Amino acid sequence: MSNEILKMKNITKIYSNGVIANKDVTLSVNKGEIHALMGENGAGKSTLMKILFGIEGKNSGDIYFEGKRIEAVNPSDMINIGIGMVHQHFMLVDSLKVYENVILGMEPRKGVFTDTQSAIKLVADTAKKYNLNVDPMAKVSDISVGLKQKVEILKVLIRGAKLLILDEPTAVLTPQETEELFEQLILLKDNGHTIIFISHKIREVRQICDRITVLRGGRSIGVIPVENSTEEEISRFMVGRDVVLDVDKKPASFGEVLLRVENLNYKNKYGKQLLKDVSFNVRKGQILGIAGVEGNGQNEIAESIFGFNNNINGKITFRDISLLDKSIRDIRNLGISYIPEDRMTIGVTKDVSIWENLVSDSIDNKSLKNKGLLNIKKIKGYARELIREFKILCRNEDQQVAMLSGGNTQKVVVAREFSSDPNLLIANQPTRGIDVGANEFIWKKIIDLRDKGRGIILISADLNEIMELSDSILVMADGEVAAFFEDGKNTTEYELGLYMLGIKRQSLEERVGKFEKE
Ligand SMILES: Nc1ncnc2c1ncn2[C@@H]1O[C@H](COP(=O)(O)OP(=O)(O)OP(=O)(O)O)[C@@H](O)[C@H]1O
Repeated sequence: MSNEILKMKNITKIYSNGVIANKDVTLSVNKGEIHALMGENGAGKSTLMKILFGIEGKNSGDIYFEGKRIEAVNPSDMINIGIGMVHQHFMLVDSLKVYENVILGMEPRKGVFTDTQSAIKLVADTAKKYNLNVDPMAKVSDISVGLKQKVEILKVLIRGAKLLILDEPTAVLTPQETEELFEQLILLKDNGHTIIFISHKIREVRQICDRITVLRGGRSIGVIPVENSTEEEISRFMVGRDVVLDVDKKPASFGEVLLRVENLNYKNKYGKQLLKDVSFNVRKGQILGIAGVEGNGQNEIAESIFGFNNNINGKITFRDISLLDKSIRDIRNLGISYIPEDRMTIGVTKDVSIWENLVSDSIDNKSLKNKGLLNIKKIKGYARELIREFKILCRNEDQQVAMLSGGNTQKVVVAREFSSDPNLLIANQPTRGIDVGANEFIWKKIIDLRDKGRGIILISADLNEIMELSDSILVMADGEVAAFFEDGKNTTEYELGLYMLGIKRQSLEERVGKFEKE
């Protein structure tokens, strides 16, 4: 008897603008396996999963689940038949408790009221069964990112998911949390669950998955068993060429201080202190990596430098000019660029064209003007150059950004921010959701910028990225600097994880002494 739990057969999806996102794609997943879905940005992975989960319709093809042909019409029908999706952006209500989030919409009843005790017990029992250590009574706003992910997994398990789709689940986790997640996934697998694992991280796929289906240009080009295949073979299969993600970097040569952040304190509009006495410098020719679990102040540092935050105490100076009283436009004009973490809300304007997004920060650029007016022909030519250089997969520069895949949207932001040739680049999760080929390209761009004597702040939850690129490393925990390594080689991914989780912390003398030396 076949062990196949899911078969997607000859799936074709053509979006309304004519883009063929899936062409005759076949995906076969066995019961009890962890099956990776890989491929370059725009290869069609999200589209295929959206079709399976009933978010997008297909033009043709058939889907079989547990031997029966199914019509995926909407997510709630899919949940009812046993398919659950854990999205990359968590969908939890922060103000509610863990158990309330888990049972939302399926509350056990006692008469007309929710049976609170049964609900808590159900959540606690399910958490125990799958070794998902979460406190049902904790408020979601108070728990870590790693725990939030567990709550999301619990939500789908409690609804009876037999097949779980995980979309880049390790993107925001520390190495320790990733290891824990992997142990939980193995436990799920041992319990007979099946997992589809979408990821760009070949190392992790090799660690946890049984087989890989690779999509390229909207087609399924093959299935690889993970056993006995090397990282190089997998990347070659995906990209069609060898990709070396080992960085070849000249020794750093730091110049004068470009940016000084001194005793930065920041409270959000609810009065919560998100930055406490944060101090550091960035020099010419330096990549300063800032590591931290999401929500520990890294975003607030970036946003404070770039003029998004009021309510700041402390000093931020760029070449001795205070940035605190400057507008975002003034800050850009000083030569500071920003790749924001949240590409969808801050990074791009989704409902306008690629070219408009690419030049949105260059309206003061004289070379794009003719007698003071924007020269659209020139601008579009310039946009086409960036599309080519950054390999943005699109029909042409007039296409709306909303129609791009996640990774290609990120490339639009990255292309725009590099194109201004900044003196200081703040890159917040620059390669999140980006495929190996584009990752290699962006890393090279960052290193080239540093070698031209510019300063870079690299904020990343990916510790491999921090370790590979950074000359110096700062670790944030709970809004404070938990550690600083002037020479990033003096630490390990594992040790950084301990600082990120608040298990270890350097003393003030240990940290301050280092960057005060000039
Ligand atoms: N809503 C949409 N309308 C039109 N085209 C779309 C839409 N969503 C995606 N596409 C196009 O479909 C193709 C496949 O995109 P999809 O998001 O499935 O890729 P992906 O493999 O998930 O990429 P990534 O790794 O970047 O997330 C791309 O060419 C993309 O531009």
